[in-house]
Amino acid sequence: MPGQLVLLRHGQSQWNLENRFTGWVDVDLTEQGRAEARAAGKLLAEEGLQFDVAFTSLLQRAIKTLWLALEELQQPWVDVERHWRLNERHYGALQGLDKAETSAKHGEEQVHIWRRSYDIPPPPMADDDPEHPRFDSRYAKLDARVLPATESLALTLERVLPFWHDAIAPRLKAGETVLVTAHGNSLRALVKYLDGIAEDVITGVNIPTGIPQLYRLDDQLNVIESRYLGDADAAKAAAQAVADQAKGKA
Ligand SMILES: O=C(O)[C@@H](CO)OP(=O)(O)O
Repeated sequence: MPGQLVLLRHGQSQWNLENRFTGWVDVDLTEQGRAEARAAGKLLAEEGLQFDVAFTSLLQRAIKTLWLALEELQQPWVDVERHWRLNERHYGALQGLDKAETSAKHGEEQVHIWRRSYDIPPPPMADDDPEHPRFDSRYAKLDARVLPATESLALTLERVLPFWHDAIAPRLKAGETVLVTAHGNSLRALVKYLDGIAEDVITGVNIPTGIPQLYRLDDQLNVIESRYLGDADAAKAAAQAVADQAKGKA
């Protein structure tokens, strides 16, 4: 029998709080984000989940969310693998900008295209921008050609999928219980793939911070069912709040 999969977006980050496009910028969790991570751990404990392995990105908001959830679960010894392929979608030249101000400047429709269209990436970051990932030592061992200067959701899925197939799927097929702690858009990419969501429907999907989503899968890793743990209405409201982040300032 295949194992169970939990997807968990990190808790509120400093730039979630400030409503800024984040992408690959390595901002920390806020105090509320840490509380969300602990609350996620509590929900996982209530569900009686015992994890065999956990995967996360190379960004501290996801790594620390995982630590706090595992601590709350009293499973701090679980094997953890960090990988750049689970990083957030690279937001190109938008990284650091205020979402509502960007909507006021470019229009909500354009910002919705940048945030949620399937295959239109935001404008790229300049190659010589000091924030470009090729200047970041954590990616130094990678071929610089794989490092993005911007990404659409389609490009994000393209780089998440090899890690899914090589690292995550085999563990699930072996019957293990797997926790993936990552980001709003790297998880949207994975959810699109797992749930077979159409390109024009994924634009309406938003993932709330710090609420675990539990998947039951069959032998071929087809989804039997998935649900957010805890209060379903709260998860819905939190997803809507994410959708509304780029509403222009009145
Ligand atoms: O800023 C980002 O990197 C993401 C996730 O926080 O934002 P959005 O929901 O606008 O895609």
